[in-house]
Amino acid sequence: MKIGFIGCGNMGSAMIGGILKKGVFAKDEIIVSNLTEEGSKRSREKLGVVTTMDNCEVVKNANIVILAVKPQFYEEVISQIKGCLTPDHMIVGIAPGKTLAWLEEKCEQPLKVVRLMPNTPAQVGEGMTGACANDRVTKEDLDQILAITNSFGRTEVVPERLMDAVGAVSGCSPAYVFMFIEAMADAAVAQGMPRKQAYQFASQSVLGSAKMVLGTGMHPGELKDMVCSPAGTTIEGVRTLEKNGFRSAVFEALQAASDKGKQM
Ligand SMILES: NC(=O)C1=CN([C@@H]2O[C@H](COP(=O)(O)OP(=O)(O)OC[C@H]3O[C@@H](n4cnc5c(N)ncnc54)[C@H](O)[C@@H]3O)[C@@H](O)[C@H]2O)C=CC1
Ligand SMILES: O=C(O)[C@@H]1CCC=N1
Repeated sequence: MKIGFIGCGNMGSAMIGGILKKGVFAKDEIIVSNLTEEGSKRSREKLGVVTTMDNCEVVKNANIVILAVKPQFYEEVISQIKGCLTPDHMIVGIAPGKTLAWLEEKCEQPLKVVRLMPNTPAQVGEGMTGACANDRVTKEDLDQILAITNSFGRTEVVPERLMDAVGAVSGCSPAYVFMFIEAMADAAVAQGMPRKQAYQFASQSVLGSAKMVLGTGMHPGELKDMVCSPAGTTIEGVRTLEKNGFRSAVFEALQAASDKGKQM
């Protein structure tokens, strides 16, 4: 086994899906732990990986150990595994607020520590991950981590001080985008469009718009201007969004998410 996941819920299984699809690791090189036998059964059936209910087993069988539990369980999990860790292990935190220094301190030994902030679009191979690492992580180690994160989307290595910003702009933002899609679809349904069709129109428009930003390198404002015909329909919507504080609402939401990360 080469890579281990402690916890295999939404994020763990999304990451493993990408890893398997791109063949970065084979099924028998991935070990995951779950709290319950039911969870283990789900991981085996859905992903085909090796499972255990003993978190130390994960550490003993993998040199890269991803802590894929909710932040409030980090301390408990680290206290269970710290006795099994060796200097060869790479510990990977994916929770907001759990800094490199905090992870190293809780593990009570000098270790290779990586912080990742992935997002759920990893499930469909379109994830965005921010990454940073401590000084013990070599270029080779980091390349190995990037091969993993790139298997389920894009990755940017950032200074650790940006990890709360990353958490907001890509870790949390899918939730806000889903709310935006839902709201647009609701409006189309209100005008008589069937619900399923409304989701397709709204989602494909978000997907295409995102691809235009990434693919053209053009400023989002310029792309917006291309849609707004003089005296047309779009600019009326722009006026209404501005009147209702759309940009400010988004700005404040990301600021709140980032601030929360700093407190955790
Ligand atoms: N869901 C998301 O969009 C993102 C989540 N994250 C981070 O990923 C981590 C995991 O989040 P999710 O996958 O969403 O949570 P989740 O609740 O879906 O999965 C966590 C899993 O860990 C298991 N678990 C809990 N305690 C355990 C223990 N002591 N030993 C072994 N397994 C245990 C749970 O049964 C569950 O299956 C969190 O730290 C979260 O902040 C990071 C970026 C995005
Ligand atoms: O809500 C959370 O705290 C996690 C981290 C980023 C996305 N979900």
